[in-house]
Amino acid sequence: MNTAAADYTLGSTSEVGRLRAVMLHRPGDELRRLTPRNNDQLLFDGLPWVDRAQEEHDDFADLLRSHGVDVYLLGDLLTETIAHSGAARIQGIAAAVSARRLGTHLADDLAGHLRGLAPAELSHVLTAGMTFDELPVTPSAELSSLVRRMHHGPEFAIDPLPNLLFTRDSSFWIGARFAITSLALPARVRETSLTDLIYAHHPRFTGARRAYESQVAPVEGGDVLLLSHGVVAVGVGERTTPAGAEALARSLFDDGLAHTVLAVPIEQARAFMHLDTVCTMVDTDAVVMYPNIAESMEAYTLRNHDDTVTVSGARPFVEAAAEAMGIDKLRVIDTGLDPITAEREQWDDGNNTLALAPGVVVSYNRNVETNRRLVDSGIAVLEIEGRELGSGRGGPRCMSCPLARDEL
Ligand SMILES: NC(=[NH2+])NCCC[C@H](N)C(=O)O
Repeated sequence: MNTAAADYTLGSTSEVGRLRAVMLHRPGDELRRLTPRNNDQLLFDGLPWVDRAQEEHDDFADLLRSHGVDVYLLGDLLTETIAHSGAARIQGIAAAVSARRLGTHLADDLAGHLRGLAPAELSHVLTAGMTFDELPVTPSAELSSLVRRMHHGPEFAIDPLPNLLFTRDSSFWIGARFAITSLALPARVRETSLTDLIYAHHPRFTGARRAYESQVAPVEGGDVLLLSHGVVAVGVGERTTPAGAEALARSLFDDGLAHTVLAVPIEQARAFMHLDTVCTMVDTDAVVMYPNIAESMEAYTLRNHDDTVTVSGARPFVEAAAEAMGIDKLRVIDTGLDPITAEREQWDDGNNTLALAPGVVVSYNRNVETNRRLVDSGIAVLEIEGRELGSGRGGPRCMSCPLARDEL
């Protein structure tokens, strides 16, 4: 845990203000659960070499630290939260142990066992999951649980959460508040039970208030871009639904956290699962965008006037964004790539940059062409290795949840 008193306050009003604190998740044993039989369902396109992924992630974290960013690791926060709060322990267990899967008999047994674990052990189970083989050996349960008898040993009694790595999606900050999202796909739904615990019970977040409390419909953080003070873009596609975008917009309006929300339709396809896979901000007035869609990207504009919400029809995203942000033009860094190179680099998260400050971004080094064009446009690019990290389809932005950025 970072113990020194921080000289910044939690919260964020932009994508590019100087980054002061971030939450990452160092990938752990949950990645070792991936097999060729479950990787599709668990939203990985291959099986990462876990030790290497951890090294790459450590380098990412070190790069951020070397730029003055406080790095909080989700696994540590979770362990500290469980150590600190009995209620957190109970809540985390309740979200992980499913009577629907295990039956009440085995579920009660398992919950009882988990209540007795040390904080780090419980944190491990909540992230890496548990197989039937790993269930505690109690002779009575062996004899009396049909569920136990009929399940195969390597099946999951508690599912692992390999996509915790992508901390962007399970929570985000807007203004001085945090929002727990509502993840769309079964493989990720339980992630928010962990971010919820951390923000509710970890002493670092005491007093922090929530945004989007209702969580009525799917909204994922990778779809949410803080374009400028009061202006938010929300991708609508495979993950965030129209209902999610509207619910989020109305809630941000009610809380005075935004005055304009741009709902941006994106293709419902694996390669474009979030808005930040095709577009991220690299400067106060500039984005890097997947060139194959730059022309066609549109937005519906939701505005709040005196507590009345209006929705206006789709128009080019770049125009709608500039108008809402009150600038002449939103610069789209022209990567000028041919469609095939552009498609390859989009797949490898070339457009998924994390800004450390206006004009300074972190990017995967494999996106040679996109990075070169960014540099040519005056953007400083700090490169990291993502050979193994990238197999889950997420780049530096996906793998980070900014907890604090300086105001612009
Ligand atoms: N913000 C993002 N683009 N996150 C990437 C998430 C990747 C993850 N495997 C998923 O499919 O959900």
